[in-house]
Amino acid sequence: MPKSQAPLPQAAAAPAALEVAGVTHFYGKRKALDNVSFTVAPGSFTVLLGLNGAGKSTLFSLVTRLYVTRTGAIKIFGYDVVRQSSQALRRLGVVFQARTLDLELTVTQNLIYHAALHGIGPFEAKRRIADVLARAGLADRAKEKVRNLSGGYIRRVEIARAFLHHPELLLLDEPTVGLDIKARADIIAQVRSLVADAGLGVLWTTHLIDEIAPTDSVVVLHHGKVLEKGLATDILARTGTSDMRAAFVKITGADLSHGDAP
Ligand SMILES: Nc1ncnc2c1ncn2[C@@H]1O[C@H](COP(=O)(O)OP(=O)(O)OP(=O)(O)O)[C@@H](O)[C@H]1O
Repeated sequence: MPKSQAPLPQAAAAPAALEVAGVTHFYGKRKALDNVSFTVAPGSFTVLLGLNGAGKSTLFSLVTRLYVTRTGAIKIFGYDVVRQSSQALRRLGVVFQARTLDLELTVTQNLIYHAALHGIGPFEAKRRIADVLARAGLADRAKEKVRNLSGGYIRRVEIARAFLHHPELLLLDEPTVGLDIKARADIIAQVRSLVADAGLGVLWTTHLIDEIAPTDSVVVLHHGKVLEKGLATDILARTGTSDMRAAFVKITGADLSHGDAP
């Protein structure tokens, strides 16, 4: 073959921030996840949308290795969470649904403790804590006891803490549940700025449809199955709807009239 016609070398595809491939999970005989597959691109804000019982927390537990994946595979930047767990989990930051800060410690003390757990020395920890608190708009709360903070501020500290070891993928499980409208908006803005400024890949699980922006990637999980995935705008076009609430109803057939998903 003449040199000019030689095939170009294939560029290796960059791994997804998160790849969930064919994951099925049972609780006894109950199938909570059924052949679930989707990806989160690096630097993207991906919403895992599903009503209560859809399987969001189960998936969360499998990604964070609370449960072991038995069918299918989960990879973080190409590292399998079961077989290469330290490389995979090093790249992961997590904000759990339940509050996990020590209420009796100050904001800084909580963050120092977390930095030490990740092997970050005191000098570097101080620098990073100043950085994450500034990003979260919490610089003036550094010395405050967590007990004295509102629910919204506590969540912001948890997000700042999850970013302290500079993960490339951040998982948040229903992070705005129980917060008022202003606190919800602040938290969404905080995480969206981490995506824009730090190139973080985010998986944001929620049942709150109004948290979705047109440029977000969306995965619709319903009764353990992925029924739709793609950019929010593309989902609207495919379903012939003008808002995500109508799209969700069309995709899932769910009845939202009793206020399950505002
Ligand atoms: N430990 C468990 N044992 C048995 N069944 C469970 C367990 N945890 C969850 N399930 C069931 O698995 C299914 C998925 O639950 P999961 O908690 O993952 O959903 P979810 O989307 O996170 O909902 P929620 O927001 O209510 O937590 C549900 O039918 C639930 O009842």
